[in-house]
Amino acid sequence: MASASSATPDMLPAWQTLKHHAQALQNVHLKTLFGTEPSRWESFTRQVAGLTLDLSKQRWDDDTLEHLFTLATEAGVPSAIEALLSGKRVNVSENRPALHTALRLPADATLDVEGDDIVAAVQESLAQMESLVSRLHAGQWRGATGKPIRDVVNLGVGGSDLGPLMVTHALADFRPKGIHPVEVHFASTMDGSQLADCLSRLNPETTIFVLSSKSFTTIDTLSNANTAREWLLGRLTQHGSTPISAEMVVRQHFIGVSASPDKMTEWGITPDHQLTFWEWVGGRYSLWGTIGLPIALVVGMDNFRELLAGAHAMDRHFAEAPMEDNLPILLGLAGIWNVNFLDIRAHSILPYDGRLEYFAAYLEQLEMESNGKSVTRQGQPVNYSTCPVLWGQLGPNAQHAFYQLLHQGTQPVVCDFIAPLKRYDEVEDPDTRRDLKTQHRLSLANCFAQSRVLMLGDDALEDDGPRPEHKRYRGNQPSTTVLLDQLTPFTLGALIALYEHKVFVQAVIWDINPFDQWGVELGKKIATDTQKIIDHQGDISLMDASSRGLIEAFWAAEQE
Ligand SMILES: O=P(O)(O)OC[C@H]1O[C@](O)(CO)[C@@H](O)[C@@H]1O
Repeated sequence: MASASSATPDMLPAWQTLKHHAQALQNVHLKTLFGTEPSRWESFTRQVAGLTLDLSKQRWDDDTLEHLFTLATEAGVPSAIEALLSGKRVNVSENRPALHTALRLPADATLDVEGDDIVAAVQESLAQMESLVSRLHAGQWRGATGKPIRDVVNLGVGGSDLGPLMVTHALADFRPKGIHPVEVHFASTMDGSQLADCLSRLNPETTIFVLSSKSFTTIDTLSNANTAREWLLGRLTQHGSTPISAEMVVRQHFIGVSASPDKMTEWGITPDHQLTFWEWVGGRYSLWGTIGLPIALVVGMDNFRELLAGAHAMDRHFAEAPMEDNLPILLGLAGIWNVNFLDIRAHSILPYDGRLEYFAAYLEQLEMESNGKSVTRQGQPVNYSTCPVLWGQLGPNAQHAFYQLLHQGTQPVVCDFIAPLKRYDEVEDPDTRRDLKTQHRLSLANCFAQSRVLMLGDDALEDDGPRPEHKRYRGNQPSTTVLLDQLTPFTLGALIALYEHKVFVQAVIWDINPFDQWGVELGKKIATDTQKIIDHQGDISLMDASSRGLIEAFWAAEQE
């Protein structure tokens, strides 16, 4: 990003050094590295904000790291971090800052961006969110028929869904006690099936919808919103003998969260039920502000602020720690090493904690929508690889699904294992606590065993006697392990921020803009054109044979 010259990253001296260094290391098995460097745990493990990052099972050595630090310096990582955190216009294609870190600054901080102190505005938006949360938690928010609200359905997609969905599941244990119970649900898909499921179970009198959309133009969310509005109007305006106006129903049953207040008003959301944020918060980076409303509804504002505090602790570490100790930089460099020098272009995210069920889905957007790019910030095509294919699943379940490929497939894959060290201390019943703690130990044993087998292969066995080829394991698959002291709002905030900044570090080195997503636009436009043809308002003969066949199959099904 900030390379001093116009050199592309692959022309930087350190890139060339790393290429030669990789050739030397290419045929060195991970087990050999562990054999020759017994202190790899001490050398390659760092801790901050309740997280331990173990990079010792990467296929690298001390020299690799030195060369990678030089690459980071040559690519301008330190000045790029400063530019990001101080609110420079790092999102070059959209000419604006990317200031998600400002959403988690403490209330007494100041950040002057182009003449405005944005911390005060951020705090005000959080206060507005808190006031809506308090009303709902006090049972004071009543629907159009006067009953207190019990269910809140978040209608959003991408960053307006995945972050809140992931965090509410991860932190469900942190529900505050003694409040009016409010259940939070999520519906994102444009086909309406998730919404249909909610509608079939919920009572319209006690349900409100949160329309979460930064742009407030996303058809997926707006089509769900229209269906929800019709569902409410059909059931509430003819309630009993008292007529209730449509305006009243929409007023009492919808909250909007968007960077576009005008569009919320146009849709019918009353201004005092609107929460806003700013264009300089990217969708996939937006859970820290008002898009986090569902999170605050589930865990309460105090825990929401703890989430922000954990992320802020990681921001400070990112800004202040030297490269050698800087977790996001180290994690980012591990990715660069794997993709660009070891040619490993698949990356699996494997949490060993059922509460992190949606973490991989969340990271898929964060990493691939940010860094799935092939032009530089100056608009030149790149001639090196950028973001790997990233996917994942809860580790224990993935063991029974795709670990076969990790252990014996032909594809090199790097894995991130994520697990909490402490679990279940809060369970009151001693017998259940004992049994669940046993399960936690089982889970950790599996987590640690898998990274060990991926590293050592057959050598993980003490007695490695003769075996047929189909029972052999070559090992040498690198992995990272992230341990959380325990999963809390604070450590989760730090974990998410760790990955956000890792993505940024990689974008800087690849010289790409991680804050736009033009790659998704053409599909939206062609979908609009295609819908016209499906609706018999366009010329199907202009379509290719496959698309024509698919549309005609749909028309035939409609006639049956
Ligand atoms: O919040 P919005 O504007 O509805 O956008 C939802 C998602 O759609 C995208 O713009 C991609 O189409 C994502 O970047 C974003 O998180």
